[in-house]
Amino acid sequence: MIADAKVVLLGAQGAGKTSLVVRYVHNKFHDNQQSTIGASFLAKKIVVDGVVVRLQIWDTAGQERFRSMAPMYYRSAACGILCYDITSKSSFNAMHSWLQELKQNLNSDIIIHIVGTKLDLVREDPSRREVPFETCIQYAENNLRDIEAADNPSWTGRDSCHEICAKDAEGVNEVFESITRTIIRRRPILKKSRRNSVHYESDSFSSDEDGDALNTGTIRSIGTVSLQEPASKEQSRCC
Ligand SMILES: Nc1nc2c(ncn2[C@@H]2O[C@H](COP(=O)(O)OP(=O)(O)OP(=O)(O)O)[C@@H](O)[C@H]2O)c(=O)[nH]1
Repeated sequence: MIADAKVVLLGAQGAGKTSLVVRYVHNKFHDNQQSTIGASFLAKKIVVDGVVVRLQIWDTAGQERFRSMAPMYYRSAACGILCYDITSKSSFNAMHSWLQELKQNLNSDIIIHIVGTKLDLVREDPSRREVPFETCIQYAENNLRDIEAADNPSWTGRDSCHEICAKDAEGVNEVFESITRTIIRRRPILKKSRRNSVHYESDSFSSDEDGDALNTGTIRSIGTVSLQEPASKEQSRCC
């Protein structure tokens, strides 16, 4: 049995959501990643502790004009990934309204992780950092404890915070591995489908070596998702 779990990425325009997902699913990075229109959908199978989970990853647009569409994408999500750019305090501040919205509209068992992006920029020039990691952890302590510690008393804010670099892939797999572990912990039935062999991660089922998406969803109109082969090798996008 393969369990499906819906994961949605939310955050300010340019925070690095698409780059994170494209690095994870296709193992690629684009210096001039185009801004997402509406949302895009990618999927990837992951095996954690012998349990197979197919992550259905919804990458939403950060542009304000698409904000009203967001509920369509986060509905029934098992996990929300809130992204901010560690060189942009405003992108960190922008996360709060997304968090409030998720808490108001989704079940209390929603898993929320916070991902600071573009670690390479700070490595090159530490003065560019506008959000200390400790600030993120404190934010998580203050705002996620109610949902994250409910079934895990040893939870600390650090457990839900990540800093990554999509450009060189640092920390990217760990984000999805960590999320999947929590999904499995919260859905004990998944453990019954445990495989004998243990893999860190399976191959993507949505992409082959050349990045040709096989099971990548393209939203052709609002509310309609089709599983189809896209025309180009680029990531499918909403239109
Ligand atoms: N140096 C560096 N640039 C990055 C990194 N991640 C993303 N970027 C760049 O930041 C810009 C925005 O990245 P996107 O992934 O499109 O951001 P987004 O949050 O999906 O943006 P919207 O689709 O507009 O919401 C692009 O030019 C990326 O190349 C990173 O790890 N390092």
